[in-house]
Amino acid sequence: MKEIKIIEVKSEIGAGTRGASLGVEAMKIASLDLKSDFFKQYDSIEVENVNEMLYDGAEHAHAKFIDGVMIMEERVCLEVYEQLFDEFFPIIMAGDHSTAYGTIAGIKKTHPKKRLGVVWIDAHADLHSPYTTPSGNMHGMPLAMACGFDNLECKVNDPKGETIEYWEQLKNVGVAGPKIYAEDIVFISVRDFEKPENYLINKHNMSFIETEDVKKLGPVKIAERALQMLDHCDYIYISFDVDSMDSRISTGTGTPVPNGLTVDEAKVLNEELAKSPKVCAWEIVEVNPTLDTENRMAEGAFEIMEATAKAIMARPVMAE
Ligand SMILES: NC(=[NH2+])NCCC[C@H](N)C(=O)O
Ligand SMILES: [Mn+2]
Repeated sequence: MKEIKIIEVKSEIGAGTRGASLGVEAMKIASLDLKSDFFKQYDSIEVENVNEMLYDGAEHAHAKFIDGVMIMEERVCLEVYEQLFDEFFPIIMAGDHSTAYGTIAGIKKTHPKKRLGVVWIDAHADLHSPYTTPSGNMHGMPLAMACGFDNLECKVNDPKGETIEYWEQLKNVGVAGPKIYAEDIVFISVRDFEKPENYLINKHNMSFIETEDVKKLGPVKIAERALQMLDHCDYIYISFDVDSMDSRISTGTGTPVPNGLTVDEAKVLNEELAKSPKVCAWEIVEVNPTLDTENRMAEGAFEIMEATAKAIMARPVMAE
């Protein structure tokens, strides 16, 4: 059994809508309302954020607050690295999804020679670069950073030199160059992407599991299938964006999309995935209580996190 360490990352500069930095606290309130001792059970540590940059307005049109995102990726990378080094299992509670790249970089820094697989449970593919982003929001870019994709073939923007300098630096956080292969990503419930992302998905023949498949086969079978797809990987990271859940449920998130998972499907899916001893870190992102009613999103998210943590604690230790 490995001890869990909670890493709190209350950063929201990568999102276009304000409020995702409050998601962590909203989930703590949910734990109290649901009478859980989760936050007493596990220690947590907070990564300092740079949200005050928001007061200055965005300078980089095609990569908003990329200078701040750079700082956050470095910080998250180091914290994840340290916790893994100390043999903890990190559960990362983050704000916007951009910092998931810091987590990936931290895992890669810990195991530079190992092959890292990613299960990306999300409504979005988050594969944009400053050259292709429709919004300039950096929470749409973490997987492009991790794969080292510029996607110039689909270039629609002309980012300025300083933006490109930061983008180049970003790709080298933790260890130099790409952290993962596109073929080592399994997308689950991704259903809202732009053309440039589609291009990459087809070019690299990336793995997809649709919401419909989850409903048809059930989350247990789907988890099994996803793990099988990553059988050749040494470690697996799970990134759970709450907008993977249906927009009727995910009322408290910045970019809701219809045709998503239910809380129950997401819960069982994450639990089953987390049972694999290869899974070395789990992350939950994009809870935004300012958009919500009666903290429903955070309550659903908390339930999923608690069930996943239980599954992690119950599993046998992986032989190194
Ligand atoms: N992690 C997220 N919620 N990402 C949403 C990204 C939405 C859109 N593809 C964009 O780049 O602006
Ligand atoms: Mn996302």
